[in-house]
Amino acid sequence: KKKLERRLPPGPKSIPVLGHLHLIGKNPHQDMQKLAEKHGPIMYLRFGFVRNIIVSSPQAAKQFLKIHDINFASRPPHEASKYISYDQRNLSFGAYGPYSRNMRKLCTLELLSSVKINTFKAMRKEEIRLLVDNIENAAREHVSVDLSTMVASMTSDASCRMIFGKKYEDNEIDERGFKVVIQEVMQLAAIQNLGNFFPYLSLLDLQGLTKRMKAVAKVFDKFLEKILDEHAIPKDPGQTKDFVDTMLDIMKSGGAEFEFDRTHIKAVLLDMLLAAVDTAATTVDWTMSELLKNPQIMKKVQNELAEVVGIDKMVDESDLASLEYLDMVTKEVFRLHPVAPLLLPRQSIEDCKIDGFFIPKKSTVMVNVYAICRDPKVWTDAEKFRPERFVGSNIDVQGRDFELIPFGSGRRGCPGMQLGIIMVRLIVAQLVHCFDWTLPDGMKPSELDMTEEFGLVVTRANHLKAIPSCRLHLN
Ligand code: HEM
Repeated sequence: KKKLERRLPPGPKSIPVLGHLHLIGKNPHQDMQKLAEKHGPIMYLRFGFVRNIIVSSPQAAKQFLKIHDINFASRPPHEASKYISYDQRNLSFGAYGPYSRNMRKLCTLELLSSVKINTFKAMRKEEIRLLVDNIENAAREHVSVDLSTMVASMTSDASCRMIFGKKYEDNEIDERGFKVVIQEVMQLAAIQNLGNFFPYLSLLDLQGLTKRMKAVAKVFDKFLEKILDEHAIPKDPGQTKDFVDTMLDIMKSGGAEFEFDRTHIKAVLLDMLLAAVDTAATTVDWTMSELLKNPQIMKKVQNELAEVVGIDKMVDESDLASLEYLDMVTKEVFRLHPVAPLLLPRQSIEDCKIDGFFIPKKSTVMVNVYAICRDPKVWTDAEKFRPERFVGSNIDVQGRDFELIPFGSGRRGCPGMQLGIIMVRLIVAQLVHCFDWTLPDGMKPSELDMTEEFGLVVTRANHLKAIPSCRLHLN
């Protein structure tokens, strides 16, 4: 009877030591999707010493993220966050407790609220204008542009201005350059680090990752200290306060009601930067890829823009609310290309029972959003890009409809969702309204490669290149 009560969810046969690690390759979300088709929506996989529960249906996701939300509100230990994010003092990998609760409340209210996001409206407009100007130059010369790089550069500049108050030139962090160092952090955070599965191995550093993490942590700490020092001089009352100003104000006022010093500020700043830079850019990249692959849908978006905005001016952020078809296109991209296909891992706080299965305390829970969003039992023509499926549907990405949760849900759902959605919709609207797009070298839409590369976010394996031509009749 006791054995039955402690019945783990089903899973494939494991091997000694590794458990199921050998079954997971370069694209874990796709490997887990295939395994779940065989073993069910609540599946057990062991990676070294770590017990993992893989969740692959909307009903099961609701159990973990809503009904038993508080028990799965923690995050597992994470080597990269330990070294780079000040012993997991960051928000995204912080264990659940008074610190993470308070820090999240502070970030939601002070940094990511609608009011705060609105204060950066003019800045977003400027940065998008620069992007459009650069593309216009290429359009005049009829040459192709590397859209992946250009959009990533724009979102990185906009994020830096919002968080730190200014853009950083490539040589300002160290000789490798700002973007290369950020990519190094993203890579270190995503790599299959054996130390995460065999804690004693982290001391031996067989993969050489600890050495790299310590080195990059040092570079970032120096950079963040410099930024905090630069913000020591108070701003004029009329000037927009960036995230650093806001956090320093809270630290100085002592109004945080929890331990909040320079280290906590640095951990959260780094978190915001990593969370903001690649997520929106990658979603824009996938949207433009799908639109280039489906020219009739691109045309429909352009027609809506011409009608709502007019062909004689650029899109304004206030137009977004009236762009219904664009909204459906964005939802469809979030469905087929969730940038965090396994969300961020959760950890169970106590032993628990779900659907008759025993979920032990300290299990890592991964919700396979990718599998849910491509499940033919949940979506008709699941693999097809068809924004029209949302006509007359109430399904949204806010975290209430468990068949579509690209931002997660519940206590640890994404607090930057509103900002992320604005950025994605605004950039796509502007790119599609200002330009017509064709693929280079006579490539047919059906030939566009859509291979994914797994990392902290799932990007295109190859950069997206396309030829712009100007569309607008600006006065
Ligand atoms: C298209 C844009 C974005 C997508 C798709 C996205 C997606 C996600 C996902 C899937 C999670 C994990 C949720 C979970 O475990 O349930 C997350 C967490 C998080 N996101 Fe985002 N995100 C985006 C933009 C942003 C932006 C712009 C910011 C802030 C500037 C941000 C800040 C965060 C933070 C701080 C967390 C950790 C929350 C916690 O652990 O409590 N995200 N995001």
